[in-house]
Amino acid sequence: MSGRFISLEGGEGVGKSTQARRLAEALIQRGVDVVLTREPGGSPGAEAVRALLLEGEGERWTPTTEALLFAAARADHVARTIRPALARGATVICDRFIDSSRAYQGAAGVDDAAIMALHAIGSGGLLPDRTLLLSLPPGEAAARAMARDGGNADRIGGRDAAYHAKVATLLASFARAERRRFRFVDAAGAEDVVTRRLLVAALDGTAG
Ligand SMILES: Nc1ncnc2c1ncn2[C@@H]1O[C@H](COP(=O)(O)OP(=O)(O)OP(=O)(O)O)[C@@H](O)[C@H]1O
Ligand SMILES: Cc1cn([C@H]2C[C@H](O)[C@@H](COP(=O)(O)O)O2)c(=O)[nH]c1=O
Repeated sequence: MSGRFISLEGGEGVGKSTQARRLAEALIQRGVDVVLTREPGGSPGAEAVRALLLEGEGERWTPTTEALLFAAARADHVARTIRPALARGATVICDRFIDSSRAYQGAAGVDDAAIMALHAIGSGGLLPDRTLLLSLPPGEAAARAMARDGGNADRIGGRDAAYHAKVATLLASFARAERRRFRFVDAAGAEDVVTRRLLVAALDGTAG
């Protein structure tokens, strides 16, 4: 039996973690076996790599090293958490996945083909069945992130507005190129309203 794999993507502060949790709760209420996880992280080894990636000086890693570390963390997460959950038929909800590497490391100059080659080596090229791309005007997302962190962003979140604009452009281009996998979801409005939009988009094309 193989479960369903759903990822949430989007820029900083759009509400992915909030909505990943809410979506998991909504599906659990419907009797679905759900594994809620995140990247970077989601397994003990990958959580250790998360600290290396998100803490320290801005220039701690070169863009290529950063891409390798994300791919290594993902390989452990996929092998130890995601594939076992899918194999038992669970629905996996993942707060960020490969498209974050394509967008963030891509915006830092790493070639998309190289990122996908690392993903093929590390994780067998696993792709989500559905990727929900949350979109929000940049000012609104920045205000949410500021209210949450008070300006103490992590090593990558703290990069400048031009970098984050590039990330958003790349994510939107991936969604336009892969319409079967992606759904654009408006992340504006009250949390419960956004969750309802996500549920529809997550289940669209399935019997559930
Ligand atoms: N629909 C909403 N309306 C208002 N505030 C929200 C909404 N959804 C989330 N928030 C708040 O916005 C902040 C950012 O949300 P969250 O941490 O879920 O975003 P994120 O996309 O996971 O961010 P990041 O990628 O930076 O970790 C949090 O303080 C959260 O409580
Ligand atoms: C998976 C992944 C993440 N990133 C970046 C994106 C964010 O700035 C941080 C993660 O922080 P969050 O609060 O958990 O969203 O890491 C990245 O650059 N590449 C990736 O593959």
